Amino acid sequence: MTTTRGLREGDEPITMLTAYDAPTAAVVDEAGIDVVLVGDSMGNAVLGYDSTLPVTFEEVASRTAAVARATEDALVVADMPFLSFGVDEAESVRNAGRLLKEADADAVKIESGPHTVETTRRMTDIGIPVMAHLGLTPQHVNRLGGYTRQGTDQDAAEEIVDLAGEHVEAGAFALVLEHVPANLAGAVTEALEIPTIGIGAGPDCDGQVLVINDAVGLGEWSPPFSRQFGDVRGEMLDAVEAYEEAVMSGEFPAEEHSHVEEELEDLY
Ligand SMILES: Nc1nc(=O)c2c([nH]1)NC[C@@H]1CN(c3ccc(C(=O)N[C@@H](CCC(=O)O)C(=O)O)cc3)CN21
Ligand SMILES: CC(C)C(=O)C(=O)O
Ligand SMILES: [Mg+2]
Repeated sequence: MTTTRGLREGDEPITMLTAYDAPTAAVVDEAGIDVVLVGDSMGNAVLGYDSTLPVTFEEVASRTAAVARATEDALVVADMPFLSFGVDEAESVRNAGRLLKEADADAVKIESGPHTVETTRRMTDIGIPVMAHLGLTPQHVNRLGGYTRQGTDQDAAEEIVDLAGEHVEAGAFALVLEHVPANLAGAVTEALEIPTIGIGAGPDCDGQVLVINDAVGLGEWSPPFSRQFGDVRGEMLDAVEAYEEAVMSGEFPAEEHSHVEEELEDLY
């Protein structure tokens, strides 16, 4: 089993993918992925919203429980959704704890900022492992004005380096770096004793993460930094069209899918 302590044991890169349901988590786990993230990207990826902001605590908890039931080896990380942390310290810690206690997560992830240092410390202190997240933090889209690359000037880059250090000091066990220059991600990775996991952050992080829909080619859109390693949408469309044609032609269900009960011969 992957543990938060053992995450940076070897020289091999850490692999992380999102999953939002049991069958997908089972595939991700079987493939040997180290960390399965129940991302608030479920807002876009499976719930049909155009941002992550509407995603609720209950949605993340329910999906995390489903993923945890289907995962044997990977570390299960629940992504704390907008307003489930950051409003009130005690509520934040309680919500994080509930994701471990009721949804069987192994750790939580929080979109980080100056306001999450103490929250990270409180959670870590009572035994909730925290994965920090810096760079592009999609819950801040209204403040940032879009899903743009972050840390692109000297001041912004230094702010990310400083915040990364503060979150390590507060006890974070890993750090996601999203949509930042590769050289900044490399420098942060070099400076920290905890693993960095990049998305749109170049090759010099300790690991990589993608949204499962983007990685397998399930969505109609994916961000510029992702790659489609398959065409699941195409496969699914082929299967659904084949089913539709088989029903329309009367070819399905066939004899082997049906049962005639001899006892019922006098039905009418
Ligand atoms: N399917 C999916 N994959 C993701 O990686 C993802 C989500 N959903 N939802 C939450 C966030 C949103 N993310 C995004 C969304 C858009 C861009 C993007 O298109 N960036 C462009 C244009 C930015 C702009 O001008 O607004 C870029 O060139 O940076 C990047 C990351 C990453 N996350
Ligand atoms: C892309 C990852 C890091 C994430 O936060 C999510 O999937 O919600
Ligand atoms: Mg997220």
